[in-house]
Parts: sequence; structure tokens; C-alpha cells
Amino acid sequence: MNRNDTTARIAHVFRGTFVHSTPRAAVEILQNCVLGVDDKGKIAFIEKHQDVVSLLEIWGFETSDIKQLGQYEFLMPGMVDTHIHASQYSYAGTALDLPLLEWLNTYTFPVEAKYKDLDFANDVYTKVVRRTLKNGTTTACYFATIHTDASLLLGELADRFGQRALVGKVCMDCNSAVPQYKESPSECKEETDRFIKELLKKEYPNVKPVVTPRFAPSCSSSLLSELGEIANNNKLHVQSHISENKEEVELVKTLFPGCKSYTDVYLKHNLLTDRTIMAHGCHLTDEELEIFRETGSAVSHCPNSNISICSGMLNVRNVLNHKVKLGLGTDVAGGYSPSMLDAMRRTLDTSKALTIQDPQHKTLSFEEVFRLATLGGSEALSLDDQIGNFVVGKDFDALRVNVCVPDGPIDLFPGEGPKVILEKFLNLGDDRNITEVYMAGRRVVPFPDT
Ligand SMILES: O=c1[nH]c(=O)c2nc[nH]c2[nH]1
Ligand SMILES: [Zn+2]
Repeated sequence: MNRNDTTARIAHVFRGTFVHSTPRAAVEILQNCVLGVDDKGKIAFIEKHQDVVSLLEIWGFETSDIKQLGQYEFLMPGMVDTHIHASQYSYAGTALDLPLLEWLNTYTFPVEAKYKDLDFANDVYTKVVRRTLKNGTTTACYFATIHTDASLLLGELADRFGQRALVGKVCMDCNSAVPQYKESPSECKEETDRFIKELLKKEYPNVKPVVTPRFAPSCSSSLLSELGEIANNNKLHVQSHISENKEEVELVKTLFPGCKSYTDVYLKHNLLTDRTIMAHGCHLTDEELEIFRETGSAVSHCPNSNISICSGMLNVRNVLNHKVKLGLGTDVAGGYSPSMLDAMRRTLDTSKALTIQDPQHKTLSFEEVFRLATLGGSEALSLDDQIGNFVVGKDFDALRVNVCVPDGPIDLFPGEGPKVILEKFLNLGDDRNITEVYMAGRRVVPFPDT
């Protein structure tokens, strides 16, 4: 309970129930506790309520500053969407009737080509940032499009609305189906350099660039090498897709005959580091998972997308058994829902479907899935020194949840304790239950303009 930074002042104090994950406990429920946030947005203390008098003295706040959570309220860490296409949000909820490669050619590439138009980009990007924030996504790892200026705009909007974000300008120099939607190799390199330089120059505290080769079939080998070099020279995150559906895996075999596997393609181009996140991985072999573990690369599990466009079912238990970092992603718009609550539910559904197929399969619990959506996501993005749970010194990214809002989606019954309340929220709750969202100590929901 030491106050060693004498300059930090307390900006918020909450008293009540806090729910989070730790490396040891998938769910830890801290009841009757007090949590303080300093004016730099960091968690200053979490203590039992009986210590409040000494906290008042040490930190110099008043009892009247304490925000008391109600009986049916709790704070939980903000959710981390480790894979979402901001540019596909305009058609989320539609166009789910084709498998991946046809889906890309028919729906995705024609829409993404429209982001040359900054007015269109501004409309969709404003809506996706606001929608995901309202649904409790405090951190998003975004794919934009090949357009540098629109991608910079996405970064600006995330900063303005208060969402922590990794933003990727998409890189692709191969596209025979929709040839107007690709760049030349030199354009791709120059524009990626410009994107990174300009985004870093903005000095947004919580918005950073991520090197984004779309996926192996969209990129020449020389482009993949350039991108590996850019990421390593600048110590940047990398994101892409891997082993989403079987047809794609076969295509990669024919496109990169010198590589042993899909994973080997990215490995050979120096794209697998401990700041890499690869979406899907439904069809990765154990040997490939071993490479993920050795390189510290992470998997983003996107179950809504995997089911919606019939790609496959990732065995999350197997990935975790291989000690590979794993977070959850909505993968809008292959996934139709922008909500991480949906990503948790679909993760449980997929795990149960695997158990139906094989009763030996150990189904994921809701507690484990809660961890994947919060701490697991922060680990997958290598941001766990900053966010993911309520630990002194981390940024305060949090949701204030009220399971008993008027006309809300949840009914409670006598004798239901905090664990049941959490489980009901995860399975039945929606954005009506997320009454406040904080990112780095700043209250970002409700929106200041509402
Ligand atoms: O789900 C997906 N969405 C995409 O946009 C994409 N591009 C390559 N592979 C992809 N998979
Ligand atoms: Zn994707």
C-alpha cells in the first residue's frame, strides 16, 4: 500500500466487486474492495475495504470521492478484440453464404476498394470504433485496407474516441480476382513506410501501427520479406491470417512449394515474433503450433467467423496445451458480431461442438473463456505488461457492468452470488449492461456527445 510516486494524484476510486483473471485463476472475484486510479490512468491500489482509512491518508482523497458500485454491479477489465476488420463493418451481419476465397473475391475486396474515399472511410470507421467501444472492447487489433490515408484516419478516430488500438494498413500485391484492389510491390513498401512513420509521428499514446500482410496468397515472397524486415527493424507488431480453411491451406502449398507448411511461409519471411498475432489457425498441425510456441507468436481465435463461413473449428484446448498464446477475435465481417461477448459465447459453442464430436475433449469453461477475452488477449498482443487485469501499475482499462439495468436482458433470482452474476452477464448480457467504459483511466463510454 505504498505511495512511492508522490506526484501521482488519484483520479477515480471505486468500491465494490472487481472480477478479473490472473495467471493462476481464470476468474478471481474481489469483493468489498477499493480500487484507485491515478491521474496517469494507472491502477494505484487495490485493497480490502477495511483499509480505506489508511488509503485516504496515503493517497489524499476524500470519502466522498469514492464511487460505490451497487449490489448487482462489478468492474471487469476491458475486453481485447485481437482480430477485427474495421473496413468490413459496413456489411457485418450479411454476406455469409460463401467459403473464404470466394467470400473475399465476391464481397470483401470490392468493398475494401472503396476506402480511397475518405468520407466513406470516416463514416464506417467512426461507427465501428463507437460500436465496439460501447460493447466493451477497450483494445482492438484492426485491419484497415490498402489505403494509407484511410488507415491513418482509423488511428485518429480510435485516439479521439479513446480506444486502444493496433492499426494495420493492409499489404497485398497479388489479387487476380479483383485486380484493382492491390498495390505494386514498390507502392506497398513505400506506403507501409509512410503509414508507420506518419502514425508514429502523431504520438497517440495508445494507438500504434501493426505490419499487416493480408495473408500468404495475397503477398509475393519478396513483399513478405520486406514486411518482415520492416517489422523487425522497427520492433513492430505483425498480424495476418493463417490456416483458416482447407482450400486456402492447399493454395498456399502450391504458391510456396519450398515451404514445409503454412507456418513455415511466415517463419521463412521473418514474420513470426513475440509481437505476431495470426488469425484463425483452425488447421494448424501440432508441429506448426510448436513453431508458434518457440517464436512466441500468438493465435487469434475467431469462432463466429469460423462457423459463419464454414472454415473449421479451432481446438483451443490443444493450442493452450501447446503453451501458445491465444486471444479471441470477432473477425468482423467474416464474423457477424462486433461484440466480444459474442466471441466468448461462440468460443464456448465451438468447444462444446468439439466435445460432441469427441467426448474425450476437455470443454472450455466460461471462466477460461473470460480469461481469453481479457488477460489472454493482452498476452496475445504482448500488451500484458500494460493491460489485461487489475494489477497495480497497469493501465485502468475497465468496464462497469450492471446486470440489473431497467429493461435489460438479464433476470436475477434470490441467492445468486457474484460468480452466477458474472456467468449470466457473459451468456445473456449486452451493451445495455456495460454502463461505463474506461481506457487508460479515461471514461470513454457513455460518449461525451450523448
Ligand atoms: O476471415 C478473413 N477475412 C479476411 O478479410 C481475410 N483476408 C485473408 N484471409 C481472410 N480471412
Ligand atoms: Zn480476418
